[in-house]
Parts: sequence; C-alpha cells; structure tokens
Amino acid sequence: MTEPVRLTRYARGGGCACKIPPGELEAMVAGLGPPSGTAELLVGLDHGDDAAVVRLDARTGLVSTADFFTPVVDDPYDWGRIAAANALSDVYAMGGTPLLALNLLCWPRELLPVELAAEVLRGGQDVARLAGCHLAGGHSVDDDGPKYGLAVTGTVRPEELITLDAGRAGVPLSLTKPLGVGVLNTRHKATGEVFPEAVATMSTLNRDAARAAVDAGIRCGTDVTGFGLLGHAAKLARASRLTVAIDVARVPYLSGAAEALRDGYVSGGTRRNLEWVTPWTDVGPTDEAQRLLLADAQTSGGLLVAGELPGAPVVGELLPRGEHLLVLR
Ligand SMILES: Nc1ncnc2c1ncn2[C@@H]1O[C@H](COP(=O)(O)OP(=O)(O)OP(=O)(O)O)[C@@H](O)[C@H]1O
Ligand SMILES: [Mg+2]
Repeated sequence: MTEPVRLTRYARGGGCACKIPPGELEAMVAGLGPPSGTAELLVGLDHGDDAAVVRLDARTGLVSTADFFTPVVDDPYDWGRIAAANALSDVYAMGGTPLLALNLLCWPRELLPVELAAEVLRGGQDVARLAGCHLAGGHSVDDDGPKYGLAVTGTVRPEELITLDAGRAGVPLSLTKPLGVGVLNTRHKATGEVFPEAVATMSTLNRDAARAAVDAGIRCGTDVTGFGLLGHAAKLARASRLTVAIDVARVPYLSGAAEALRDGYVSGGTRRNLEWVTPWTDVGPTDEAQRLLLADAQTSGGLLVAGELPGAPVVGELLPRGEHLLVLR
C-alpha cells in the first residue's frame, strides 16, 4: 500500500502565511507609481485594500482580486475549498458580490498525481457554487510546488463599499471568525493531526458576514488573513488615521490554539507580523504569547469591521489617533 500524499510537505509557508511580509510588499509596490487607466478608480493601491475597484456606472463598481497560495491542509479537496473561500473573501470584504472566478493553479506534475489537482479544483468549484459565482476558466502551470487560488471579479454598489480608510473614532470593531488557524495549520503540517473546526472555519464563506455588514451600514473593514489581526488592524488604523484598541480578553480563538502556540507551532509569517507592528504598538498588559496569537497568520479568516454585527464579538474600538496605531488593553 502506498502512503497517502501529505500535501503540506510540499509547502514552504502554509496558506496566507506564505505571503510576502507587509513591509516588504509595500516597499515592492511603492515603485509602481499611481495607476493610470481610463475608468474611474474607486479603490487602488493607496492603502493596500482587499481588492481594486473601478466604477462601471453611477450604480456599479467592478471589484477585482486574485489570491493563491501553498497547501494549508493535506486533504486536496479541503485545500481547494479553503483557497476558494479565501479568494472570494476579498470581494466580500469590499462589500461586493462575486460573479466570475478563474482558477490559478501551479502543479508539480512530476511529483504529484494529476488526480490530486482535480480534487483541489473540485473543492474550489464547490465553494464557488455555494457563493453563486461562476468558475469558468483559469490558468495552470507546471511548478516546483503546488499553489492554488482564484482570480475573482465581482460588483459592488459604490455607496456600499467597505474600505480600510472609512473608520471613525468611537466605533466598535467586530470580528466574525475566531483566530488560531495559523498555529493549528502549523501543527497539522508538522504532525498530521487534523483540526476539523479549523477546516470548517477556513472553508466558510464570508458572504453572510459581509451582507450583514452592508445591511448594518458598515463602511470600514477588511478580512483578517496573512498579516494577522494585529497586521490588518494596523493597516486599518493607518488608512483611517486612527488608533485601534484591541480588547485582548474579548478576542475569540479556536480550541487548541493556545496549546499549539505553547507547543511551539508558530509560523515565520506570524513572527514577521508581530515584528512589523511592534514599533507602532502599545502592548499594554499582554505577554509575548498573547501577542503572537493576536498576530497569528490566518488563512481565510473572518471580517474585521467597524460596527456591530449580530453573533460577532466586539474585539475593540476605534479611537482618535494617539501615539500608537495599536493599543492592546
Ligand atoms: N505584486 C503586486 N503588485 C501590485 N499590487 C500588489 C501586489 N501584491 C499585492 N498587491 C496589493 O497589495 C495589497 C495588499 O495585498 P494583500 O495580498 O495583503 O491583500 P489581500 O488581497 O487582501 O490578501 P488576502 O487574501 O490575504 O486578504 C492589495 O491591495 C494588493 O492588491
Ligand atoms: Mg484581504
């Protein structure tokens, strides 16, 4: 009998933890200069929002994003579902509705059977179907390691756009999924243990959370992915020219997250996230373990929105800009 393939063995950093760190990414794209096209650009590169948006007409914006990454779990079907939910999330995070998606697939043909790639794509297709989004094409290349994701196009009503720079002081911050998938995925990669709760949260669409946010009139937010709660909160604070206070005791975690951290399952991406935010952070009463969990690199994480949503815990508040971008309290 042959051993089942462990897909995470073929991943350097897993999932959104394989993203280029925030500081390096910003330095890299800074040289691009301002975008220039004929359509009115509603959201561009200014603040590193979740997707780009151009105006089609008075009532419609076109939302465009692409996301792909290395395996976060060994099961190819689950990885496909997670990668698709994560890619679609950037459209939801802008207050939009995904309409059309294309597969982006890198596959080491000589190392891994093509049947596994078909399972990955089947997972992506099933999640796109749940989202009511056509998955109707893509691009595939032979590569050293597997990577999968989607390019997604959607629409948004311009007045319903959710962006990083629309925050106002005094507004509470809500988080729609628990943290901890980074440390649990790191443990899964090292030991093969499966964490069904983590797989379930990562493959859950942010569609309902986004709809609730738009209906509640929320206009500021993002999804919490590779830069962790602290990294994404810092981007929101910077873009909105505010300070974000995080009420540490209110932040929800998946079960097993604290143990995984204690047992040392911390990705390099998480450590880089914490290093990136530390110069701008008042760490308050927190210890390093708490800060690492708050900076845990998420894959297909929840929405962090400025406002209150039924069923989502309030984890902090927007404050007038003080000495720090982030205050942990
Ligand atoms: N190579 C690149 N060229 C131009 N812009 C880039 C490039 N890579 C990333 N960006 C932009 O930088 C910003 C931050 O990217 P990042 O991938 O962190 O955000 P995201 O798309 O919200 O990802 P996530 O799926 O993790 O939520 C986005 O506005 C993205 O479009
Ligand atoms: Mg995003």
